[in-house]
Amino acid sequence: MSSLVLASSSPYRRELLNRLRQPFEWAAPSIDESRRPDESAEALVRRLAREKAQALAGRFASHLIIGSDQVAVLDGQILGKPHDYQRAHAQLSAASGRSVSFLTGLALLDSRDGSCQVDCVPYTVHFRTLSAEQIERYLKAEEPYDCAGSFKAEGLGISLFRSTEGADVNSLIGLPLIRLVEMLDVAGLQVP
Ligand SMILES: C[n+]1cn([C@@H]2O[C@H](COP(=O)(O)OP(=O)(O)OP(=O)(O)O)[C@@H](O)[C@H]2O)c2nc(N)[nH]c(=O)c21
Repeated sequence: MSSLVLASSSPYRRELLNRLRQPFEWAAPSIDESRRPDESAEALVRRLAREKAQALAGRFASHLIIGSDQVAVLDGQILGKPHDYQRAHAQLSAASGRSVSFLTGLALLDSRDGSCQVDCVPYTVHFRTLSAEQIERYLKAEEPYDCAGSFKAEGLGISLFRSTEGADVNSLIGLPLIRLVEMLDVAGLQVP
C-alpha cells in the first residue's frame, strides 16, 4: 500500500483531507502557476493540479500524491486569491448580485508507475446584492485574503450567498473530497 501525500501549502486542503482519517504527509509544491495563452480555466486547473502532484514525485517516489488547484470565473475572467483587502473588495463588488463559477482541479498521481487520474469539479455561488459597507464589514471580520473568490464558505462567507449549486461543497472550500475518495479507490486505497 502506498502512503498518501498532499502536494499543497493550503491549510484548508490539509483540514479537509484530515476528514478522511488516512495518515498523510504534506509538502508545498513549487511550480509556475501562470496561465498559458488561450488556455481555458478548466484546462488550467487540471494542468496545475497535475503539475503540483508531479512536482513532488521525485521526493515521494512510491506514494499516492494529491494535487489540487482552484480558480473562480466571473464573466470569463479568472479570479485567483486576492492577497489583500483592496483586491478582495474588488472581487466581492464584482460578484455582488451575480453568479461565480468555481473550478477545482484534482489530480491523484501514483508515483510508482506515473499513472495519474485528473478531474475538474465545478461549483457555483449565486451572491446576494452586497453594499460596499457589507463587503467591508465581512472582509474585516473574516480576512479571507488567501481564498480564491474572497470568502470562506464554511465561515461567515455563507452570509454573502443567495444560493449555491454543486455536487460537493468541499470542492468550493478547496479539495473535492467525494471525487478524491473515488480516485483513491481506483488507486487501491479504500476509504473508509
Ligand atoms: C472559495 N475558497 C477558496 N479557498 C482557498 O483558496 C485557495 C485557492 O488557491 P490555489 O488553488 O492556488 O491553492 P493555494 O495556492 O492556496 O495552495 P497550493 O495547494 O499550495 O497551491 C485554496 O487554498 C483554497 O482552500 C477557500 N478556503 C476556505 N477555507 N474556504 C473557502 O470557501 C475557500
